[in-house]
Amino acid sequence: MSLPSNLIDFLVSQAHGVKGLSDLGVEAVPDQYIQSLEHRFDNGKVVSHESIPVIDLANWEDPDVTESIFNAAIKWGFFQIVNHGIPLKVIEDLKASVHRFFELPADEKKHIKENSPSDVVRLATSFSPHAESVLEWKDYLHLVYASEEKIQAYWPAICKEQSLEYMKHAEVLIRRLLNVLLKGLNVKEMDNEREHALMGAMILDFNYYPPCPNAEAVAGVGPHSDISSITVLLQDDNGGLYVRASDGDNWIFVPPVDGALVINIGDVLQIMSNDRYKSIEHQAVVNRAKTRISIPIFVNPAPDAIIGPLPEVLEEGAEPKYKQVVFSDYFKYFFSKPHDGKETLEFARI
Ligand SMILES: O=C(O)CCC(=O)C(=O)O
Ligand SMILES: [Fe+2]
Repeated sequence: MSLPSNLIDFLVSQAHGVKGLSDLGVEAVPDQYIQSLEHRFDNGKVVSHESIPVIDLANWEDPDVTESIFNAAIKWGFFQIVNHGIPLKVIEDLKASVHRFFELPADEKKHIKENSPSDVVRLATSFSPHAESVLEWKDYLHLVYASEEKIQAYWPAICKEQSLEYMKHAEVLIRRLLNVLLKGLNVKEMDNEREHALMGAMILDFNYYPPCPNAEAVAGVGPHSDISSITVLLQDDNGGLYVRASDGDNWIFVPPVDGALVINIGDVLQIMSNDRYKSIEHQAVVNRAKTRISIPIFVNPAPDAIIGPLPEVLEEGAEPKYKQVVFSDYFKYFFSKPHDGKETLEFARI
């Protein structure tokens, strides 16, 4: 099998994505995917003496549970949760629908791509292909948790019901988690304004990483921090997610735990907490043999929300480390450049 002569046309216009490339069964991927040696993931940098905590949420009200969440947000910026209240069947149905979606013939995906308003549904490949010099080995579907009317009109039928069911459960969990995290910042409760700034917009992403013949030389998702307030990530049992270790140099593997969700603090909550909570760098690697999927919910501020350190965290006389920024400006900045570690935060730093 040979590679398509016009790669971007094949990937984007014809909506084959990397799934289409992978299906060609080529022995080597196009050069555009090959990372320079210094940017490649180095297995020698994976440490096993650290791991992110797994927190059991069966007893939400238990002060020990709350304490573990605060500590995880401060120390790790990442934790897994079990007994989170989302039924296993809802999770399994969602994962199956992600596979079904990407297994649709390219012309059906093309039809969806061309007939969906981009503020509701966006099918894409890599991260920001126009801004990247090296492409990422990933296709994704971006589903905005918009009004019921828009969801009904535009979310693809093949995954609509499963996605909506998952989001309805996840929304309850997200509100609870944010309320706990706010308590750790001396905020009594999430009023309407805070809700607008923390969870005013939510996006459900389906990440699809097909098998890659050059798995060691490509990136699934390069090192980055999320710009969300928090991200709720469901990963399958293949594994591929690595989080920056506390030494700032090595990486920690996030092992798939059956039925668990991975929670991470995003830039918005690092900014609002004036660096008390950490938005930690992470990346996803791909593998040779299997398709891996992951399903993040990016819990974002509403586009017009103004983000800055909360008055409650500055009460004790702390100097603000960030200025006030409009979230839509931050969002645009993030997508205007390739994945680049934690550099995005600099946009808001004083
Ligand atoms: O695939 C993963 O495990 C992580 C994906 C991720 O970090 C992202 O989509 O922001
Ligand atoms: Fe991420």
